[in-house]
Amino acid sequence: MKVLKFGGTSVGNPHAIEQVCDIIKNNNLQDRCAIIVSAVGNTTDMLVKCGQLAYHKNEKYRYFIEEIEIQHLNIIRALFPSQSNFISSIKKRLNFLEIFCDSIFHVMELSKRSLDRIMSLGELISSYLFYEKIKEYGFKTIWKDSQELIVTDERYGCAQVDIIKSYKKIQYFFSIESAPYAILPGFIASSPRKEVTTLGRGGSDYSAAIIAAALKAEVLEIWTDVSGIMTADPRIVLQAFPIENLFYEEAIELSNLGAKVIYPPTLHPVIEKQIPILVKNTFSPSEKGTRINNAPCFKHSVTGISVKKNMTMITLKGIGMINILNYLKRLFTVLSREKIQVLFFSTSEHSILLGIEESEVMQIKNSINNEFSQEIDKKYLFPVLVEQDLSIITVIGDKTKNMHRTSARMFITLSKNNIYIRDLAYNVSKKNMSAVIKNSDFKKALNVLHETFFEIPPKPINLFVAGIGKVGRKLLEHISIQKTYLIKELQIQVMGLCNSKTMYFEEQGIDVKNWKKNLESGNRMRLHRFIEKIHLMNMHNSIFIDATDSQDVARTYDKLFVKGIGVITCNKIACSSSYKDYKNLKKIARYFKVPFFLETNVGAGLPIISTLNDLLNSGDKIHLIEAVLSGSINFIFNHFKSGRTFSETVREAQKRGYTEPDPRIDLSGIDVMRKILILVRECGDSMELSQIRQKPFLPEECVKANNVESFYEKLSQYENYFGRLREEAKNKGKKLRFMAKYEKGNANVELKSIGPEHPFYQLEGDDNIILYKTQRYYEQPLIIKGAGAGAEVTASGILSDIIKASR
Ligand SMILES: NC(=O)C1=CN([C@@H]2O[C@H](COP(=O)(O)OP(=O)(O)OC[C@H]3O[C@@H](n4cnc5c(N)ncnc54)[C@H](O)[C@@H]3O)[C@@H](O)[C@H]2O)C=CC1
Ligand SMILES: N[C@@H](CC=O)C(=O)O
Repeated sequence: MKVLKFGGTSVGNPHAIEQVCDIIKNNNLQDRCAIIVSAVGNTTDMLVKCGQLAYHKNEKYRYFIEEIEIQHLNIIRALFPSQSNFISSIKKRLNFLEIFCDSIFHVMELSKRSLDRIMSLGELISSYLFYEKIKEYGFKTIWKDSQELIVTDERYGCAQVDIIKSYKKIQYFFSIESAPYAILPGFIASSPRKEVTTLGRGGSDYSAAIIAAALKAEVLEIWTDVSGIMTADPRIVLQAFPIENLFYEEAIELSNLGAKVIYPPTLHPVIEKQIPILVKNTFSPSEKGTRINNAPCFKHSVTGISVKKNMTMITLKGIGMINILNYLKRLFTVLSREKIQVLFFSTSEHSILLGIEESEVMQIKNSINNEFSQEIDKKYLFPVLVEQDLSIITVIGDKTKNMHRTSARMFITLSKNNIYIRDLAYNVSKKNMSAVIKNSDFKKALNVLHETFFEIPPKPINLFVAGIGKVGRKLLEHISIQKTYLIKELQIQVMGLCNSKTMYFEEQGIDVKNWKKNLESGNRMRLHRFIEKIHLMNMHNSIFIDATDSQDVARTYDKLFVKGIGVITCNKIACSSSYKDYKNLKKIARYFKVPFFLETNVGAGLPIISTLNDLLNSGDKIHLIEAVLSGSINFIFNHFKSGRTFSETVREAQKRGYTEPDPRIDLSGIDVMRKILILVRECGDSMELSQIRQKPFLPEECVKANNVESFYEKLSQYENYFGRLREEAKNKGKKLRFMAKYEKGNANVELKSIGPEHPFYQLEGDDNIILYKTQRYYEQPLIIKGAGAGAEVTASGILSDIIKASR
């Protein structure tokens, strides 16, 4: 014998009901089945609403009755095209509902007993409807009203089942009935006076559990709309997946602490009889689902993570606590008298911390203060302290011997992600570990803990991109083009965008293809607001992309790091400012364990910094760095041929996106000085920008121009000078290269003319080249060469850094 229970969504529409019929059809026909059915979709809520509106003299109850009727008749029309005569029996129940609500409306009385009668109609109708459909498949089936089998007391709304009587009735019924399929309404039962009663929260699960236990069923199958009990709430953790095997106790812990798929407290009868429970998805029946039993199986050390939001912490404390006799007993007597469920408990010599539902706080606070009023008056204790807006996040597992490791990982993960932990506690059974955190952190906490305990890289990344100029735009284009891989597979999402004018955010992720429209519709850009909003959104694995040339933006990194937000930057200002600031940023990022990647600071997308780091980390020593690090200057001198003016060539470089937003930063040598300085610092040398020797080739007057346009004007006044530089080199068979060098603690940049014997002579277009002469690469130095400027390659470099951060 099998017992199958189908929840409201499984019978919520004609398609779902057909799906359920298929599941039964595909069931092994030799199995006898008791099939328990919930009410269609949200019918129970609507029934309650009808009763309450009628009681409050609100005629709108008629509207809800009509809604219920329409919903059911639509299903009947779709499932039984030739209309069936059983429709009259359903109409009879709906007429009863109308008459019953009319009388509530007139007498203005709604007892719990009446409400149970109203609520019972949902399951009575749905099960009958379902019975008629299953009959069409040719199965020998009977319908049985559970009121005749499950006996309860008269606690309407949440009646207590008389297990012994109910078991007897169920066993008797199934012993005389031979039909292989029996359809029964869930949730409802009857009192000894034959009044309708209901079984409270999780009622249909409970009906199914009682029937399964009475019949010693081989399995209880709970069919729902998700593929089993998940490792975490899938609406919050996209990576959550179904747990294949759970022990009974774990399932109870998970559901008590927030998982809502089934309500195991009501499954107690089957757990007592050690009947396995299978949670399956009606809409994806081939998936394995979750099996709950106590059979040994392979499992992760952590089985699932759940959260209870809107919790209140109550602290009773005082140095006199230790001397108060039976204080724990007195406290728990108060809690039990007030029927308060304690979901978190932690104690020390001088204090007790209790986690309870927010709604219960006022009642219990006063009761505890009254109980301990004498001790409070004598100042042995403080009055109860209340902290609200908290969540309890619990990691559940059964590997007790690993629990200390689990708790350490939990603590490290939460603190690393800047999540304030109010308290941590083991559950008494040592099968779970709970942390009290702020409500505002619960989504982030759930995601980062899920990542730690269940996920293998890559981890999802939430991006905030500052600077949608040439580079930023290309980056969004790359993300949009590689959407399937980046967004769908790696789950790299852009959550915020800004340029110097506007900023735009979307919590569900921005459609990067429409970035322009979105940005135009955004709010006025204020840097501190942009940063504040990132903090406020509090997303896990947040990364700030700096694709600006702004000093102000570069100054925000430390504020991001301390909140657990990583930075990927192509803006060189931060790492080429004072050494103290550079060192500090590195230190803070390391301390908060957040990514701080700056590959594109030197050589755009070329792996110049990562190669240097790899050499140093593997123990190599740098003897010499020699490089051409300016893509724009290299392009300019490669393209400044006779017949072309120097200023035209610079304009061309700017147009192609090789120069800085202000080309003077390149031509004055500052850009290359910044780059070599960053390499020097990555080598561990504490150099300042002012210590780099330079021989500028750009006339002072051009550097000092008021703006970029007047710079170009000045430049054209120096055409002869630039022409002379070119001709002198050409006449000697040489080429002009703007070179950077670092050797023996000294760095310098200068324009040099080099001959064909030099490895940098054949350097095309906007290419960069870097030569590392190291202890290991001494005779044959390591050379990296390739396109070293332009939005395309820079955006690619940023994207590689993002993917690196996700690993
Ligand atoms: N173009 C290239 O080949 C490479 C550029 N880079 C760096 O990339 C950065 C961006 O370069 P481009 O895209 O060429 O410049 P761009 O001028 O085209 O874009 C800069 C963007 O930053 C925004 N911005 C400036 N100040 C801002 C502020 N305070 N707040 C918000 N947004 C602000 C601007 O509105 C603009 O959208 C620069 O730091 C540059 O050094 C790095 C490697 C190569
Ligand atoms: N302007 C730079 C590109 C960015 O670093 C260059 O010309 O190399």
